[in-house]
Formats: sequence, structure tokens, C-alpha cells
Amino acid sequence: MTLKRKKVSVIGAGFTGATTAFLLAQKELADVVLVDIPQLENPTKGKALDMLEASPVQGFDATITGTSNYEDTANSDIVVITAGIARKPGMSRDDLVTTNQKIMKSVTKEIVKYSPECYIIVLTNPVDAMTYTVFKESGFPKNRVIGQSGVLDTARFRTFVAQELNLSVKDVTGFVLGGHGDDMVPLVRYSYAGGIPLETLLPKDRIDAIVERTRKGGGEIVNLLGNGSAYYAPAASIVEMTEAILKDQRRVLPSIAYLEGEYGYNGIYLGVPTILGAGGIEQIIELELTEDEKAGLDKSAESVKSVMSVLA
Ligand SMILES: NC(=O)C1=CN([C@@H]2O[C@H](COP(=O)(O)OP(=O)(O)OC[C@H]3O[C@@H](n4cnc5c(N)ncnc54)[C@H](O)[C@@H]3O)[C@@H](O)[C@H]2O)C=CC1
Ligand SMILES: O=C([O-])CC(=O)C(=O)O
Repeated sequence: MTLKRKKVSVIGAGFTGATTAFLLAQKELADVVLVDIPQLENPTKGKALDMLEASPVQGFDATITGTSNYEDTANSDIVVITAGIARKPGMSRDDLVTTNQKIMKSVTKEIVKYSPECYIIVLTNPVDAMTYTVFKESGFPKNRVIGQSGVLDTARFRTFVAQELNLSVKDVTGFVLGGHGDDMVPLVRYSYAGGIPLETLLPKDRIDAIVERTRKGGGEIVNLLGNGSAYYAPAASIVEMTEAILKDQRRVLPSIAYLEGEYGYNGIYLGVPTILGAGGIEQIIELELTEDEKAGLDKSAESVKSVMSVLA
């Protein structure tokens, strides 16, 4: 019997792509192929080789290949898209739409050509609209085209709650829904520390401050970095989603999913709770929302639709 290792290709070898590749290999989740544009082929090969040379020290068995040739991505189980431009201070994620849509279209063609059966996870911003673009361009079924925002946004929320309560992050859960913008909807009612509802542990003004900081979490890092956006927590979030699919874990994680009637929306990609397993998005979970929560989600969905309206 020959057991074959899984293969994950990461398109875009910048900050998020390289960090994702390294984490995937360190966790021995798959052999990794890191792809960037031909002009950056040598630096991409160099990053991949550098990571590979960490493997004896860290003790992981996984190959990491740098390339600009999509033939090397053939038969990937999962392809992660991080290619494109990132924002700088003073910009919104939506300012990236025109440039990144073109990049999504071109990379998706190559992905589909060489890995027609793969699952695609999109990170590139504005991620809700970019996931929609990849879905349309790929012609893949909706369960195989997934966007990442909610795992990251929820991780930020959990970090801030754990800091505030001086508790382990492991015991703090939460759920951030909606588009990956300042209108995202952290669902406080579904947030717990050690199973205890957050609303009984913190006063409303502290919770409100955490919700606001979560909404602006990406911008906080952009302003601190000065010349790019977050990559450690985004990469960790991609890896959690990838692992759920590769290991058929059926994790309950927020994903950007294509909605056909769920939560009252049709024909858009939006962050919602999902079950992630070997079938990609195996189910969308419809939570009961209060009027206020639904109004928040409606506002967020409107923001996503307005970005989608400029898609070519
Ligand atoms: N959804 C989310 O939660 C998050 C999304 N992002 C987004 O991810 C994207 C990437 O961010 P970073 O890695 O920090 O940017 P980066 O600038 O460090 O890397 C982007 C890479 O994409 C490459 N690229 C550009 N066009 C390409 C093409 N046609 N084919 C292959 N590679 C191509 C560039 O050469 C560059 O190496 C940005 O759009 C950013 O806004 C970043 C963090 C979180
Ligand atoms: O803020 C950005 O531009 C990058 C991103 O999506 C995040 O870190 O949440």
C-alpha cells in the first residue's frame, strides 16, 4: 500500500502566503507548493528552500517547493489564494478591489486547469467579493470555494476577551459573522469563557469596547506595521480551516460561504457559521438572531453588495 501525502498550493508568496506555507509544513499537514509571479521566482524558491532547511531542526517531514509554474501545483487537494496587493494606512480593504479582482481571475484559471478537483480557500481582500469572483471564475460548486475572515476576526475577539478577563484564550469562544469589514458582527450572545456567557462576566461598556476593537482589528495592525497588513494570525486562521478539511474534522468554524436563501440573502458570499470537513463547506448553520443582530448583519451584507457592484 502506498500512502500519499496531501498537497496544498499557496498562491502568493508574500507575508501571508509564506507564513501559511511554513505553518502548514511545520504541522505536517501537506507537501506545500508556494507560487508567485515569474519576476519573483528566485525569491520564492529561496523562501521555500529556507523553510525546508528548518525541517531537520524542527523535525517535520514535508516538502516545500517555490515556483512560478502552475504545473507544479497539479493535483493539489487544497489551493490557498493570498495573491494580490495589501492595504496601507489610510486605505480600506475595498480600495483593493479592482487590482485584486484581475489577479483573482488570472490565478483561478491556472488553479482550475491543474487542480480541477481541489478546494479553494481565498484570503485576498476584499475577501467576500474576491471569494465570489473565484467562485464565478472557477465554475466550482459552492462547497469547494471558501473565504477566510471569521476565524481571524473571532481569534481577535477571543484574544481581547481573554486579555480583559485575564483567562486562557483556550477557554474563550466567540462567533464573528458578516463581511470582513468594519461592519462585521461579533455575536456577543454566543460568546463564552469556560462555558459561562460573556455577558455575565463583563460589563456592557467593556464588551462594547472589545466589539469595536475587533471590528477595527485589521486596521489596528495596518497602522502599527505602516507598510502592509497582518499575517501571523491570518495565516494561522487559514491553516485551521485547511486542517479541518484535510482531516475531515467537521469543525464548526465561521467561513465566507455562498448563500442561497440562508439568513435571508441570495447570491452573495458572506461570513456565516459553517461545518468544515472533507466536503469543504458541508453545512451552513443558521443561528437565531435578535432584531439588532439581524440589522447588523443586514448592514454588513449591504457593504459586501456595494463592493460586489463594482466587480467587472
Ligand atoms: N481575509 C483576511 O482575513 C486577510 C486578507 N489579507 C489579504 O491577503 C492579501 C495578501 O496579503 P500579504 O500576503 O500581506 O501581501 P504581500 O504583498 O506580502 O503578498 C502578496 C503576494 O502576492 C503576489 N502576487 C501578486 N500577483 C500575483 C499573481 N498574479 N500570481 C501570484 N502571486 C501574485 C505578490 O508578488 C506578493 O508576493 C492582501 O489582499 C491582504 O489584504 C491579509 C490578511 C488577512
Ligand atoms: O486589514 C487588512 O487589510 C488585512 C486583513 O484583512 C486583516 O488583518 O483583517
